[in-house]
Amino acid sequence: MKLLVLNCGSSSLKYQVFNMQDESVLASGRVERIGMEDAILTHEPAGKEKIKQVKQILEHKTAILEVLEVLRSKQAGVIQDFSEISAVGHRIVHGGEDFSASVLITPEVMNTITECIDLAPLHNPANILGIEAARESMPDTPQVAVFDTAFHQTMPKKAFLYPIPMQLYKKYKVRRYGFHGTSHKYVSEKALEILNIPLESSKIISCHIGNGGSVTAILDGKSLDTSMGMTPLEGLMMGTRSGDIDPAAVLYIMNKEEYTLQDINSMLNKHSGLIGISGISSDMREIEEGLLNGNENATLAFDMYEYRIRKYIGAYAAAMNGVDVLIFTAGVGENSPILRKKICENLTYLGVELDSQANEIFSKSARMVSTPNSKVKVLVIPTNEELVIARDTQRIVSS
Ligand SMILES: Nc1ncnc2c1ncn2[C@@H]1O[C@H](COP(=O)(O)OP(=O)(O)O)[C@@H](O)[C@H]1O
Ligand SMILES: CC(=O)OP(=O)(O)O
Ligand SMILES: [Mg+2]
Repeated sequence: MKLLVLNCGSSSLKYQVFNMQDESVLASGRVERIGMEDAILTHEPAGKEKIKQVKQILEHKTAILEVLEVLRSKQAGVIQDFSEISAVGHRIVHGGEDFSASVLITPEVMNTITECIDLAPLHNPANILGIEAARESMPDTPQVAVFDTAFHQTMPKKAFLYPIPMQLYKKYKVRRYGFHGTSHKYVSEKALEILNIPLESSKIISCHIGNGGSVTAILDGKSLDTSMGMTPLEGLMMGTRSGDIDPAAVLYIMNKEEYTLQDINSMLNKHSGLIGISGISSDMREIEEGLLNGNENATLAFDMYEYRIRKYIGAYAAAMNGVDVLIFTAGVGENSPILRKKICENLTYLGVELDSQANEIFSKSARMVSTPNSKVKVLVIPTNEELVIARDTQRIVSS
């Protein structure tokens, strides 16, 4: 069975084609920097040469069409016809309170995903475009939705409710949902496997740091708390998102600048975070370059970004009365030794001891970056949201 998985992130589209007989990857790739003049499409077909194209890709729809094209292309394609694809698995960022597991996409499921657009304005529209594009090219192929929010449905009320009048939760489901669940689940299970720790007695803090970022406290294998909230805006400072901010500051700014709801939404989601503070870029690679060159704004952006991650780690150690395992994953978490170093050197009070040499090694494999004596084991685990999505998709279409 060949499966196509589409993972539309806020700034990227990742995809993989799997042969589920042995879970081998026939092709994988990504379109990065969607929305910029110099977006990058990287396509890696198994046994063929890797392709890299830099071109203007302003929206997710264009990105998806480019991917569907390259999958069937002469030199780099891995299928001749879409009929070879048995099912398509989609990452869906917001599923509200309705989904604690993956589902086959039906018109009702589409309605719920559409209703959740307000709650994930950078993501659900891209996810819907992915479903529509796949449906246009493969009208008879089953499609499955795998939700970022599902893993966090185990959060207790004390973690998922906001301290506002209760009727707002009852009336509108205003609550914290959490995101990147597929990734937090995958890397936490992988960590337990590597360390040979039983699921039932483990305290893990998982840091998914990509363009969007979230930290999750995982107690005995279940999400206890996570930094993102009702929308993927709460929590950490991100590439373009503010993360935590006093709600009164938002009201104040709206009043002073005469902002509409759309203006303020756009300001907080698209023009804040690394780009808002540095004025340089939302891409951590460019922030790090600025940091190394002594650029003041880039240095400030980096320091704030790191500090806010570290504060969440401290909070979640408190929430679980300790931590055994600290995981770094996603674009920045996997590829930024300097960020991991800055975070870990201020966590010695918890018993974190980073192995500075191991930390500098770049690798696509999961690895330990703490010293043998470190009380808290620190791991870098490349996430694989696509594999989790493929497994769920296979399970659902086979049943
Ligand atoms: N070598 C690297 N060093 C530092 N940051 C990197 C590196 N490679 C990628 N990144 C960061 O990873 C981010 C993308 O992470 P990713 O998890 O793919 O994001 P998303 O899924 O939210 O689009 C980029 O914005 C970039 O800042
Ligand atoms: C939920 C979210 O922020 O996703 P991403 O990191 O892929 O943008
Ligand atoms: Mg992502």
